[in-house]
Amino acid sequence: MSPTMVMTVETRKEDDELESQYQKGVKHLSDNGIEKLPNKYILPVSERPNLLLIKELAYACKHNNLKLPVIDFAELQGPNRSQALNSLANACEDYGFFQLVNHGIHSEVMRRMMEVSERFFELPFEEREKYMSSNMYAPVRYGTSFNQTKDGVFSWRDFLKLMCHPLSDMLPHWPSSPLDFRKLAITYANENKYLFLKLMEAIEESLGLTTTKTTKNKKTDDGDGDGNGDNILEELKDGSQLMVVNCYPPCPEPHLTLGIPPHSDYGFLTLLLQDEVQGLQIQFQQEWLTIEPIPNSFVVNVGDHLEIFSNGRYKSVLHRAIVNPTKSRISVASLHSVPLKTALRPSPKLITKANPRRYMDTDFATFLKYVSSCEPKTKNFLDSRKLNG
Ligand SMILES: O=C(O)CCC(=O)C(=O)O
Ligand SMILES: [Fe+2]
Repeated sequence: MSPTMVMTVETRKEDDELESQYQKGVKHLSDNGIEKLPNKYILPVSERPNLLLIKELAYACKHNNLKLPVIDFAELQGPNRSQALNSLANACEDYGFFQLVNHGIHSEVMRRMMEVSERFFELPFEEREKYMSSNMYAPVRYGTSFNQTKDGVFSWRDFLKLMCHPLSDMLPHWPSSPLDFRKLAITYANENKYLFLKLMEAIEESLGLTTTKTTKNKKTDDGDGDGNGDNILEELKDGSQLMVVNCYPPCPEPHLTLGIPPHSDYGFLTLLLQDEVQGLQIQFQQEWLTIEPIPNSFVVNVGDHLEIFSNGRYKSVLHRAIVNPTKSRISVASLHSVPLKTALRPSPKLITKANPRRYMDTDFATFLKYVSSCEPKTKNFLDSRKLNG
């Protein structure tokens, strides 16, 4: 063999070894004390977060933080409901995001979910690896980056995705370690679903699709006599629920990469639980703004399906996560929607002459086909559903 050929074979062997390390995820790299960001994670300059120096991270966080609208769930359930509904509508139209406080989920349920998630990622790699799968329909899926079979540049994130519906079918596949994982995650998932449904009642009302009779405090059809109220709440009760536990270990060069690239979420609403470490950024007026975590709150965002259902009135907004040189960060995103096979379309009541139908029908299978055929760096999927004119 000529010296160049030996070199090529050697280099290829090294490349393969490195690639297999990257497939194991960033927790694995971080646990092994990596000091320099491998090329695999370095984004082109135009896609990097604008944090040239680590010091600027602190500066950017301090000065660019966005105060998202805060929605008080207790207000939504009380005599000030109509005012709270207005704030909810404004938040979904202007930001596509809000922070939810006084939501009724006990702080212990949230704390335990975060804590058991941390313990899951502390397990030896061999234990976590058991749940690795590239099947998008798998009840449990452990992995790294955004789409690890497709991404050219990897993201600095590992994840555990848990399908939650129907729970009794999914549960036997969920991690059996840590021993209390299932118990804590079920409680959290059930309470999250209940809260989501309550929020969707409010969202429907804020869109003018239903009204509340304040005397009886009972939700009704909108009373226009057509008997054609949207049945979306019934669909959502039996709908899909995906819990994504994200782990962003400390990253040696956070200004060169991202924890999760810009994307929009596919469901109706995402309820995001996060620890006290900042990381989430949302796109607002062409800028990336960091969201300051409020203890015991949820960050809630409008997903693609709600944008479609509302015929474009509520916005599914691009967001991303930046990473940190010293702190590990955990977040748990709960994405809720209709059953996977159900087709989604704009609510007929929100299609008018002045605001004609803006999106074609879609379903989960179409979404999966789309994401597995491209690198979903932008909100292309939603754009692909838009009708012209
Ligand atoms: O970790 C975060 O703050 C964002 C997570 C997220 O956007 C997602 O899981 O879809
Ligand atoms: Fe997201």
